[in-house]
Amino acid sequence: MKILICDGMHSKGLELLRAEDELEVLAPDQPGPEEVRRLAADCDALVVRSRTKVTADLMDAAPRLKVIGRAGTGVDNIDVPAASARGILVMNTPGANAMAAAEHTMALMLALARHVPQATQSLREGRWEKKRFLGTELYQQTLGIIGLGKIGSIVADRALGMKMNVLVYDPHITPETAAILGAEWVPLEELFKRSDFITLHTPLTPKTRNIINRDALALMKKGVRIINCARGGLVDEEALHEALVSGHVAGAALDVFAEEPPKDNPLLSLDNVIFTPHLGASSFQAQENVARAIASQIVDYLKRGIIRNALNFPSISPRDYERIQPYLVLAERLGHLQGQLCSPIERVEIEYSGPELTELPLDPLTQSIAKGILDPILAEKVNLVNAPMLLKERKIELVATTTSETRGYTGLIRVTVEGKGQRRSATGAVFPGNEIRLVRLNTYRLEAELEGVNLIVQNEDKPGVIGFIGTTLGSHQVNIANMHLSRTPEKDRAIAIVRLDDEAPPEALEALAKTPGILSVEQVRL
Ligand SMILES: NC(=O)C1=CN([C@@H]2O[C@H](COP(=O)(O)OP(=O)(O)OC[C@H]3O[C@@H](n4cnc5c(N)ncnc54)[C@H](O)[C@@H]3O)[C@@H](O)[C@H]2O)C=CC1
Ligand SMILES: O=C(O)C(=O)COP(=O)(O)O
Repeated sequence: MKILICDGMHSKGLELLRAEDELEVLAPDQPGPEEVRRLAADCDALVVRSRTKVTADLMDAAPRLKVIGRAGTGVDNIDVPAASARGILVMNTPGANAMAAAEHTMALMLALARHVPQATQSLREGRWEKKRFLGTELYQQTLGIIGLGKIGSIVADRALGMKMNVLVYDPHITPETAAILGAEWVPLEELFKRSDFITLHTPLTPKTRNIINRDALALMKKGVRIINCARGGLVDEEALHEALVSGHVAGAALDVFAEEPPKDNPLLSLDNVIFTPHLGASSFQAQENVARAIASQIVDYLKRGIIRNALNFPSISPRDYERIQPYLVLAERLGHLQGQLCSPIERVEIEYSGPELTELPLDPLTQSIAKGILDPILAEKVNLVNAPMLLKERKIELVATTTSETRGYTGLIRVTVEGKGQRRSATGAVFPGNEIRLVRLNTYRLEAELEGVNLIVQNEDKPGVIGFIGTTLGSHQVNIANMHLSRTPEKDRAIAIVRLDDEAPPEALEALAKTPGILSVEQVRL
């Protein structure tokens, strides 16, 4: 497998990747978009920071791509929906650079308050301008934090340490959580009105784009100072420029820009703005952290299928991974069985029961079932990442529920499919030793292996049918590996699940189907 490092990587991360025999690591120096496209053509994984834009077009040029790793936090440079549609996993390293970004925010706030960059420049040019650079203290000033996640929380803590009053706005955080940190949760408008300093710490999403716009600026106190160490697109740069020129905003400290590197950006020529070139995550420690984290996450995924910190797939902790693994296989096989037995499928009902399953994350299992159902139907590549989206596209409704009933099993998955008036259900369990078994098919109780090629034959429960199945298959040179039998409680119908060494030819299936007493013959490959 090949991995392309697009935006450089700390040596500790490279060492981890290079230690893997099966991995070839390509780490060109600052490749341009064309070189990335060319090198990505036969790569299984990409690692990026904020410089490389991972578009749908780039993904199409890399048909083997399985995973995109963001050595950092923000993924706004990656087209995540396009990756999901192509079954490509996108993962980042949450928190691994939070300390660096939070400390950089504090550095920018202090430098802004005391004009450190402008004073440095003035002195360098031979002037001694004490009056010009009269600054403001942070002590007892009000800081408004928008976004109280990993970085925002560290900034709040440091600001409180400097005895600032801290207001926060974050729609996903409760006032109680903010209060535990020592901050006051306020609505966004109130934060704009009351803050002396405002700092941004949200991801860039359609909801947060231009969260600081003309209207927001108009609500702010005259003399407010703004720090943006999150994403350029959070601020309407034109409106900010006007407010800085008019003096309504006293100053701004920007680490990030709508376009990076900024081209002809008029903010760059203002005296009351200070800048850094997207350095928030650029500490030795943060770069080592993100590099180690993304390298081990990618190796875990490519080599062992373990998924951590994915944006388009639920995480499975290493602790849960071993326990969930056989259920993932069971879930996919049940889906696969039903996808072959029922067509077209309009609705899927999944029921999870048993004490073991209630402790495990169920979303990955649901996604495995969706994959199993679609695999035999679709020609395109179906995997755990794109299966839910493909199911929706085909208007197949999916409902998953859990029940506390154990039915004597530690973990049981029932997949019921409906379509064109048919309703069929298949239930599977994991037995000791991670043995996967089909324990119920519609009303039949069984203990069949869910593996390989199987014939599912329903018949009237009369003597001689099973013998006939054996001789018919034998006469077509098809060997039977094993057979599981069951019958309805009324004893009128029976089912045989016949595991074959190879697929039975159509003539054999026809011969069986025509036989009086045989009600249906279906062949499935699991
Ligand atoms: N300048 C740099 O080098 C760096 C920049 N960043 C940026 O900082 C951002 C924050 O990073 P973390 O704190 O690690 O992420 P996080 O996910 O821990 O926190 C983000 C917070 O924003 C909140 N949020 C979401 N929508 C919101 C809205 N509409 N209004 C207010 N709050 C909202 C969330 O509830 C969450 O608490 C990243 O998304 C990234 O864009 C991150 C690292 C380095
Ligand atoms: O992690 C993030 O979100 C960052 O913005 C850091 O960006 P970088 O890796 O320094 O290009």
